[in-house]
Amino acid sequence: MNILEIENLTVWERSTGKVIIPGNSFAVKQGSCLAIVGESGSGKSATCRAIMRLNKPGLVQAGDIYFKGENLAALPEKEMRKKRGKRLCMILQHGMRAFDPSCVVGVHLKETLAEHFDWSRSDIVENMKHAMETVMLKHPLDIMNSYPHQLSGGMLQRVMIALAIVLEPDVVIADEPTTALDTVSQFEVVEQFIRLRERLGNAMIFISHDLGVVRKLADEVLVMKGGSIVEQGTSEAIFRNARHEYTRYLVSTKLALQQHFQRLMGV
Ligand SMILES: Nc1ncnc2c1ncn2[C@@H]1O[C@H](COP(=O)(O)OP(=O)(O)OP(=O)(O)O)[C@@H](O)[C@H]1O
Repeated sequence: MNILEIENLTVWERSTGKVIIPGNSFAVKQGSCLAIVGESGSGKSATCRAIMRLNKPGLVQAGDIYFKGENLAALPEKEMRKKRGKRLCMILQHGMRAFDPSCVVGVHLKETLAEHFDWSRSDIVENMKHAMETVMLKHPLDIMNSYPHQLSGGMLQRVMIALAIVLEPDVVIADEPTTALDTVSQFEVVEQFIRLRERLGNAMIFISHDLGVVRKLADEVLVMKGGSIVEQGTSEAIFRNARHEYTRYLVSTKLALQQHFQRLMGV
């Protein structure tokens, strides 16, 4: 069963009419992870933001976005706001941008949770504390009392994953959540995404340039180029037996980089 069905999604620039996404259709199965890959500027983020209806005002979108059969594209903004966070949760590339730099992290967490749950302040703190411990964040209360700039990128991403654990969304959309991190933090954050899926059994859309991460996480892969979908299939099929030349190019470039890295490391 599909939890998300995107039909004929079109995104264009308001001022020039330039088409960025030319009427794409795809689906995400309940409980599965769909990775979106493709070169920079291929429309991966615009697609995900369109699902959340969070593209900048300079971009216009059309098409249908069925979430559990309900068309998100037709909802008033007030209703859509209730879906964001609780039903569909987006984790961004730069953890820093998700938080208000002028407030301690706990303020954002409390505001987000108060929007979706009828919890007391202490319930919120207790639930967040427990979730933060789950993602291996030590001293959660200190973290909640820190400003975003006082925390590392990896810590902020783990705070976002902890928030997702508490919100229990049906779909997590992660837009290159590991790109801005160092290798060790990337590894830790990917591990936490794997655990998040095991824990919630939810669906995920995962955008990444790192095909190693994609191979580890994704059940299905969608390949984009110039706004269009050039290929989609199971992770196994894409990595072992890609049909499209562009997909083969992406996979072989990744393999070449991996071999180069292994040679450098003397593996
Ligand atoms: N607010 C905007 N106004 C105008 N054009 C935009 C806007 N946002 C994105 N675009 C354009 O849409 C196209 C797709 O951008 P998008 O950010 O979705 O690509 P991407 O595949 O996510 O790239 P990256 O991997 O670098 O994040 C690009 O040509 C980009 O310049």
